[in-house]
Formats: sequence, structure tokens, C-alpha cells
Amino acid sequence: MKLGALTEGGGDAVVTGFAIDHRKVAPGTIFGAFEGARFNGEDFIADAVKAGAVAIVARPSVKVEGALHIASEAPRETFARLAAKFFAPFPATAVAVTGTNGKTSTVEMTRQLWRMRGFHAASIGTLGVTTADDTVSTGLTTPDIVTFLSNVAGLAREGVSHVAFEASSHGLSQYRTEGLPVKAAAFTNLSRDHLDYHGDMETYFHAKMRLFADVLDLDGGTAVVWADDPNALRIEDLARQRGNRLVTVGEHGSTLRLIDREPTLLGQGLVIEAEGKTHKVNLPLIGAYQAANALVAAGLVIATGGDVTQTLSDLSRLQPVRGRLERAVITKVGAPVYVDYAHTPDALEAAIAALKPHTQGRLIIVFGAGGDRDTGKRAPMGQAATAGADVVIVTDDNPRSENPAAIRAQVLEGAPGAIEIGGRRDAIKAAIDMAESQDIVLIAGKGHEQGQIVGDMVLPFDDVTVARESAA
Ligand SMILES: CC(=O)N[C@H]1[C@@H](OP(=O)(O)OP(=O)(O)OC[C@H]2O[C@@H](n3ccc(=O)[nH]c3=O)[C@H](O)[C@@H]2O)O[C@H](CO)[C@@H](O)[C@@H]1O[C@H](C)C(=O)N[C@@H](C)C(=O)N[C@H](CCC(=O)O)C(=O)O
Ligand SMILES: Nc1ncnc2c1ncn2[C@@H]1O[C@H](COP(=O)(O)OP(=O)(O)OP(=O)(O)O)[C@@H](O)[C@H]1O
Ligand SMILES: N[C@H](CCC[C@H](N)C(=O)O)C(=O)O
Ligand SMILES: [Mg+2]
Repeated sequence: MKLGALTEGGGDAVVTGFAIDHRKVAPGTIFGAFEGARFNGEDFIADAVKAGAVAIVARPSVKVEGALHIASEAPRETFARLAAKFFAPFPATAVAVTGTNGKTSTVEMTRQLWRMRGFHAASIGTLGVTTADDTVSTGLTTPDIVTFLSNVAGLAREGVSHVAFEASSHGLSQYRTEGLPVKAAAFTNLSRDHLDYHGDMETYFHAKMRLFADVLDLDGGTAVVWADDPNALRIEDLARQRGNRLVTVGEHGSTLRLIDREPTLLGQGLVIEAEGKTHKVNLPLIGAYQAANALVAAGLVIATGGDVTQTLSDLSRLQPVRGRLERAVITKVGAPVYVDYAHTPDALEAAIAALKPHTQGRLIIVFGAGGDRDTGKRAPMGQAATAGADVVIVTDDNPRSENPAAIRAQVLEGAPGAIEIGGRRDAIKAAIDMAESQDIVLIAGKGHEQGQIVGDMVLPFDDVTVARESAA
């Protein structure tokens, strides 16, 4: 592609790719120079030009020599728009999910529901890029803009027509998922997380709102809203103002109204009112939170043309999502051990509430909090665990650069009297050894993760495997 086809005054120079890291610049690359949290990309402009960059997207005040300066007050946004032109075409149907908890589950369920209708579908998020054939990890929930757009374009080349992606608040505030038409955008919920990055809840909420204010298609786009969240009305108002269609789901929903939910042995029976009819669904997953995510996923499928009755009936064939209330093993005495990715106070509450109706004895929880992330959520996580579980074991999550004992102490502030066992393997073993036949063990915080981040090292660690080894 010629630079002139992307931007005015670009001329005949050939564009070969896009990069936001100067170390990835090759001859013909357009380099995006952004101010970040740790570095200022503008410091690497000269190096990028030396490496062959043909154009630099940067603020107007910045000096660029030897390449075209594409000046913009919002360089991340401009870069995303140009990169999207370069990487297009994309799958015809793209939808995005934001919210504090439930994004991964919802995009995965959406992918499954589309697949049941015979579409070539994919999802992108914390679990990586998932298609019917495999899952490829990207490292982040919302990859950087170049990885994201090239992945989505690659999916289109493979014949994928439907893609559902997670839009994390970090990703939204850094314009990591812009540029492709988004036909429907979903909001799952808002609760405390990531205040280390966003500062306060209102700023955090506004980062998420960007999905509905800027990213969702203006023409014909649909906002899908979990109507039982206290912030739902703010999203609904915005969607109405912009003239977007609305699909609302939940007890307060009007498109899919949840009338009843009864836990069964292996799942739950849902009664849903839609289009004036009552539908009964046997969802093969436990927990109110999984019902919520399944309904949001159904909302996205309906928003992109799915038939209401068919979509609701397909919910009974959903497969579990990796690391979300995944039953890892049943101990020798008969206690089931679940692994869940709850790493916020609200998620812990939801995971505990999901297991409570299935527990005849005690609920034993093992969890910790990640290092180098929101420290203010630690004590509330301790509180949520103590309020809901009968036995609380506080252990390590991913300490990263922090002192693990100090993280545990902050969690324990909210969980006085809890048992403290630093090593995650020892903690899981202790919980499993302690469990009697009627008890349930919940190992929370790491879900599908395959490693424990300690300092700069990633040590192999999988909660499911460790639980199985401990129960053997
Ligand atoms: C805080 C945060 O989100 N940081 C991400 C962000 O960094 P940043 O823009 O602040 O970048 P920076 O490192 O300060 O560098 C500034 C610019 O200089 C460039 N650079 C930097 C160094 C160099 O030698 N050359 C160079 O060109 C960088 O590529 C960047 O464009 O952009 C980088 C490139 O895409 C990401 O790698 C980085 O993720 C870090 C590693 C991270 O840990 N992110 C986590 C917190 C995150 O994003 N998490 C969310 C999860 C949320 C959820 O699911 O709840 C996610 O979406 O994964
Ligand atoms: N709708 C929900 N309401 C409350 N808690 C939920 C909900 N969905 C999921 N959770 C909790 O959050 C955990 C993470 O779920 P999931 O991975 O789907 O969320 P996510 O938004 O993708 O998280 P992340 O921000 O880490 O990417 C689950 O294991 C569960 O404990
Ligand atoms: N996407 C989440 C993952 C948290 C997982 C937890 N195990 C931790 O390390 O804190 C985040 O970046 O906050
Ligand atoms: Mg996720």
C-alpha cells in the first residue's frame, strides 16, 4: 500500500507495516510514538527513522526528521485509524465486551453460540485468540493495536466471519481495539478493580464508556446491557442519545427478562421472558454469574441477527469456560475442588455465591491478590472471602515485583483470623487435606493461568494440575 493512500501528502512511499515499539520497525513501517506509563515513545522517533520508518504518528509539537510527520493531538487514535485502513478487511461481524468481570466468559460463550449456528467464529481476550481449532495466547487481555488489528485481519483471511473481543479498560483508554466496525458492544458490570491505573471509579467507568461513546458503530450498532448493574442506566441513556439500538438482559432487562433461576445438581434452570413468550432453559453451568454472562452472550448473538428462540435454546449446549468455576478434581473423601478466576472483591463474592447452594458442609477458599496491581482491592477481597466462606486460606497469587508477605498482610487486614499459607502449592494441599466429604474447595484468582509471576520470572503453575496432584 502507498503512503499516499493512507494519508494526505503521503506520496508514493510503500508502507509495509505498523509498529508502536521502535524495536519492531522495519523499512516501510509507520511508527506510532506514544507517551506511556513507563516510557515516552517520542524518545525513539530518531531510532525508528534510522530503522526505516516512512512516517511517524506523533503529537504536532514533536520534532520528526527524515520521515513524514503525521501530526495529531490524539496520536493513538490517529494511528489506530490508519492501521485499520492498512490491515482491513476484517470479519463482517465484530462485537466487543467490556465490564469489570465476565468479559472472557461472555466472548467465549458468544463464540460458542455463533458456532452452533454454523458460523466460522472466533473470540479474542484473556484466553488468547480462540477459534474452533485452537487457542493462541497473546499475553494481554486486549493486545496492543498492531497485534489486535493484524490478528483480526488474519482471522478474516482464515474465513472467520464472526469475532467477539474483550475490551479491557486499559485497552480502551489506550485505543488498543479501534478501527474496525463494531456492530454490537456489551456491558457486563462495574465494580472495583484497576484503580492503580485509573485512579478512581468514575475515571474507570469513563474508560469503559468509551466503548459505547466512541467505538460502537453509530449507524445500526446495538448496545447490549446487563440491566441489573447499578450503572446500566448510564449506558442505556448514552445508547439512546446516540441513536443506537438497545438490547437489555437480566431481571431488569426488557429484551431477555430473567424471571426465575433455580440451581440444579449440574447447572441451573432459567425462566426467561422474551418477545412476549416464556422460555425455559437448562443452562449446564452453575452460578448466577454464569447465567448473567450467558444472557449477555445471547444478547450479542441476537443483536447481530440471531433468532431469539433458537439462541435461548442453544444456551443449553454451552460448554464450560476454562478456569471459570472449573471442577478440577473430586478429592478421595468426595469433596469437589473448583478453580475460578475471581480476582476482585465482587468476583469472589460471585464465585462463592455460585458454590454455596451446592455445599452441604463447609466452603473452603484459597486465594491471594496479584502484585503490582490495585492495592486497594486487597482488604475488600479478604472481606468478601470471610463473609462468604467458612474457612479462608490466604496465599500468594502473582507477587510480581512485590514482597508476597506484604500482599498477604494487606489481604489479611480484611480477613482477620484467616489461615495464612504463603506457598500456593502448600495452601492448595492444606485446603484439600482439610476438606471433608460434604465440603467444597474453591481455589480463586488464577483460573486458566499457566504460570506464577514471581519477580521477573514466570514459574510453571496451574491451579487445576496442582489441585489434582494434591488430591492424588
Ligand atoms: C499499564 C499498561 O497498560 N501498559 C501497557 C501499555 O504501555 P504504555 O503505553 O504505557 O507503554 P510504555 O511501556 O510506557 O511505552 C510507551 C511507548 O513507547 C514504546 N517503546 C517503549 C520502549 C522502547 O524501548 N521502545 C518503544 O518504542 C512502547 O511500545 C509504547 O508505545 O502498552 C504496552 C504496549 O501495548 C503494553 O505492553 C503495556 O502493558 C503492560 C505490560 C501491562 O502489564 N498491562 C496490563 C496492566 C494490562 O493492560 N492489563 C489489561 C487487563 C485488564 C483486565 O483484563 O482486567 C489487558 O488488557 O491486558
Ligand atoms: N457477570 C459476572 N458478575 C460477577 N462476577 C463475575 C461475572 N463474570 C465472571 N465473574 C467472576 O470474575 C471472574 C473472571 O471472569 P472472566 O474471566 O469472564 O472476566 P474478565 O472480565 O474477562 O476478567 P479480566 O478483567 O481479568 O479479563 C470469574 O472467574 C468469576 O469469579
Ligand atoms: N487481567 C487481570 C488479571 C489478574 C489476575 C490475577 N491472577 C493477578 O495476577 O492479579 C489484571 O491484569 O488485573
Ligand atoms: Mg478477561
